[in-house]
Amino acid sequence: MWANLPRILTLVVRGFVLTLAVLTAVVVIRTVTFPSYQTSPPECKTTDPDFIPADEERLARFTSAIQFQTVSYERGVGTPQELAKFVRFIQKSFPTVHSSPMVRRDVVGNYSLLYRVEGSDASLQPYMLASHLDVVPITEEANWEAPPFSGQLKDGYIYGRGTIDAKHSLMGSLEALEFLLSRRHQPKRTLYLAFGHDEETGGHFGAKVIGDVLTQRGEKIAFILDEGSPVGDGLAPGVSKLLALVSVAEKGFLQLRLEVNEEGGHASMPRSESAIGILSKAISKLEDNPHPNMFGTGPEARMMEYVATEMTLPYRILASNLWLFSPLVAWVYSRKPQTNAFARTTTALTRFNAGVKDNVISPEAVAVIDHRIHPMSSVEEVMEFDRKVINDPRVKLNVINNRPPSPTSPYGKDSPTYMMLQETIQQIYPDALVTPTFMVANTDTRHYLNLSSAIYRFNPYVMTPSDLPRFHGVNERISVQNYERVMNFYYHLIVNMDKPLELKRHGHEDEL
Ligand SMILES: CCCCCCCC/C=C\CCCCCCCC(=O)N[C@@H](Cc1ccccc1)C(=O)O
Ligand SMILES: [Zn+2]
Ligand SMILES: [Zn+2]
Repeated sequence: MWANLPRILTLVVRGFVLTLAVLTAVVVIRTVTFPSYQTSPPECKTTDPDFIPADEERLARFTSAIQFQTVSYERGVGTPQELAKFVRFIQKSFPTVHSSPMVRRDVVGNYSLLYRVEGSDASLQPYMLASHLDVVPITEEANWEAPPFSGQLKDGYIYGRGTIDAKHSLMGSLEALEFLLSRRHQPKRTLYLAFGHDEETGGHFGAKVIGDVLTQRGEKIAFILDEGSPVGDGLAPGVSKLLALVSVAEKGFLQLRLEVNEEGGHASMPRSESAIGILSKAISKLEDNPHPNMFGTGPEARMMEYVATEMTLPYRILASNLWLFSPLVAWVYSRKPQTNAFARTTTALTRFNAGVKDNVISPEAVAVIDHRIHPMSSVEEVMEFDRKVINDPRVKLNVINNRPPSPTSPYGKDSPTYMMLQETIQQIYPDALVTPTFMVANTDTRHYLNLSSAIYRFNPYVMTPSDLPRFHGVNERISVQNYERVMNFYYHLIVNMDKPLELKRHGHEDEL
């Protein structure tokens, strides 16, 4: 046996070296032969006479839109007077849209707006552009560089609540339609514009009712586009070009109220555990035990494939060889909040309430957890995981609200609507890569799921990592350049939707 040891060791080392050589060869071959999913941009249209400039008049309209304080606070608690004023403002600001015989406008659920622009070809399925009238509240007014409801123009940016979420797309799509109709253009394909008034609190009285109205009309929609992921500048690791993130799905959510009820009493005679202490332990267990990293099991893996050939070198190798490096990429993604959100079901502690007086032991402690569920997981799986982690029957888990992850809309060369969207994005951003992805937050589209199987969520403006906290945060703003891109994106989209949408498969073409 001992005599054979050198021989055995040599064989083991040889086997190891051979395996390494084969793996390296496969990795290199896959890296250099990995297919590109990017298409060259259509002819650039920056000199197009149809270009919509962000001139003084349009910027003034946008500024005014920001000044309406259409805040949604809680489910069913909003700002009805501001909404009513904003609706009147919209009517006054887009006279051609509101007087055109081609346009029917319905006010739905008191404040939400549903426009139908009649196309000349009734055989074509309509499509829908969606946004919302409401905004989230302000928390730290003092720290804003310009007042949050001023719409002030400062150093090339328009400041205020709603500038990126989502009055830009509401006003931008109406500007595009006004521009188009004032040129006496009738679209071929019927177009809906749908603007809910309570998206920020779940859309139960706005988008939900719009969805019901369209369902009652028996409407089937070829394609829906709502607010969503942006054109990222430096958002994705290893991607130096602009990356247009088209969300073809969205995470689910589960909002849980955690409650502990224990005996309270005088602070001079505390028991060993209190309601506050028990709940704190449960919460810290949840924060210390994140849900499993699922990177590579859902649509996020396709996102890597779409950009693999365009990535900087170490990332290009990783993304072309997810079969081997998926765990490493999963770890890289888990390191930053904005990428971690793509890797797993997230856990956010959003409320924590207990106690009424300094010398009273509170008999009750309550917390709210907001989970966003990875597309490959489920509401039930998340509940089960939390129960196991908390492992304490004194902590009651009550569901406030939940939604499973959405279905995935078609994408890639087999999907004419996705390709049309990609082409439109490239008209505005000729140098950008375009990739399917999923939304880490939620949109009104959850109320439109039965209207269409092609639902996309995309914001046609550029965002850098430092812009992300502006969402629902302080100093929300949009650059004038980005607002101009938004208007022109919708304009090109409406024009492009009049071209035939052909499904080129199996040697025949179907018109949608
Ligand atoms: C690897 C690439 C990294 C890219 C990072 C991209 C980061 C994503 C950027 C922006 C996402 C912004 C989302 C904008 C839409 C937000 C809409 C919204 O806030 N919706 C509410 C809806 C809701 C849900 C549940 C209850 C009430 C309301 C939300 O999701 O909270
Ligand atoms: Zn929004
Ligand atoms: Zn929002």
